[in-house]
Amino acid sequence: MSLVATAGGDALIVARARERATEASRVARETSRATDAVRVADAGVPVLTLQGISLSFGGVTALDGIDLAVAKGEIRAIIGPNGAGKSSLLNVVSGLYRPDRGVVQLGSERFRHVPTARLAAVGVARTFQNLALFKGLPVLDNVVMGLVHRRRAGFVRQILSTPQARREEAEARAAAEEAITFLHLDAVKHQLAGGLPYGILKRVELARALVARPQLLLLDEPLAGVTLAEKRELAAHLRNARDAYGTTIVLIEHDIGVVMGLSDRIAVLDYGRKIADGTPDEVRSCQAVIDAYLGVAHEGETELVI
Ligand SMILES: Nc1ncnc2c1ncn2[C@@H]1O[C@H](COP(=O)(O)OP(=O)(O)OP(=O)(O)O)[C@@H](O)[C@H]1O
Repeated sequence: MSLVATAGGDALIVARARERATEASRVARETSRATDAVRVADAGVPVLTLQGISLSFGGVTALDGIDLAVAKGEIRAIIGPNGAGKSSLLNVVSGLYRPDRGVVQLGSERFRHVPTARLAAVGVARTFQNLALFKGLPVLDNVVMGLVHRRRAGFVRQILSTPQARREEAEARAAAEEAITFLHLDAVKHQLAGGLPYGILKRVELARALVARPQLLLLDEPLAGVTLAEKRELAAHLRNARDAYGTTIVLIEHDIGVVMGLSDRIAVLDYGRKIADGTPDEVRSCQAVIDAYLGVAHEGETELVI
């Protein structure tokens, strides 16, 4: 069976997503005061659509005609051997790279080049492979940083502490506290990020990405460098975020064992092309995927027999 995405396949994704979107919307409505931040997308429109995305660096083809449709509330992993194009794809979606060809559609907005400055405004948050936290700031302040783009009171008003600035500050702190509690970080919220173990920092980064309740969360190796127990814990937090807030998640991950358990669907890249796109079971038994991974499996992933 070919797992390469087809129009019919994408229709199936959307149909499944409709059910999930309805459920996610219901949960989101009941879940929190921040419900207003959960944008209930038109269930018929995927949260993210890529059409014919191609990107080259000199003579190297990083991405070659990638199509992808990610439905609301879906957890979609992007996997593939080293150099397959995973980070390039995430960088195109978040606007760090401009594709040579193709269109990125976020909700109903179509872009040739996603404007990074408007990323938060179009409901997208992302994390990076290497933590991008302020080590000299407490956890709470780091999480508040995830809402910087929302602040309307300018620098001067913040310095003068006008009523608007104070109100925004209080709202940001309340939202950050909520994200911190959601990710079980209350015990460390006043500690400096610099002194905390890596596994906890991964959770802090996730809290900062989630605090604005993005519609689409892009995660670059969210489980890398942590213990197996922490991976399971982080994976559970990701699932909870999806269930509670209806957040759609696209993640790059090398640990295929965790990916298989966490993702609704998995897209597989190899040499810049999408060679498979299906459920974990479909991908696991796809010959093209097995071939792509043969001989290039990452160390420590021996349990991940595809
Ligand atoms: N900024 C860049 N300049 C030049 N070449 C690049 C750049 N970014 C990516 N590439 C090349 O594009 C190809 C895809 O790289 P990319 O980092 O997207 O793959 P990847 O699947 O994320 O790999 P890894 O799993 O090792 O992180 C590689 O051949 C890489 O060398």
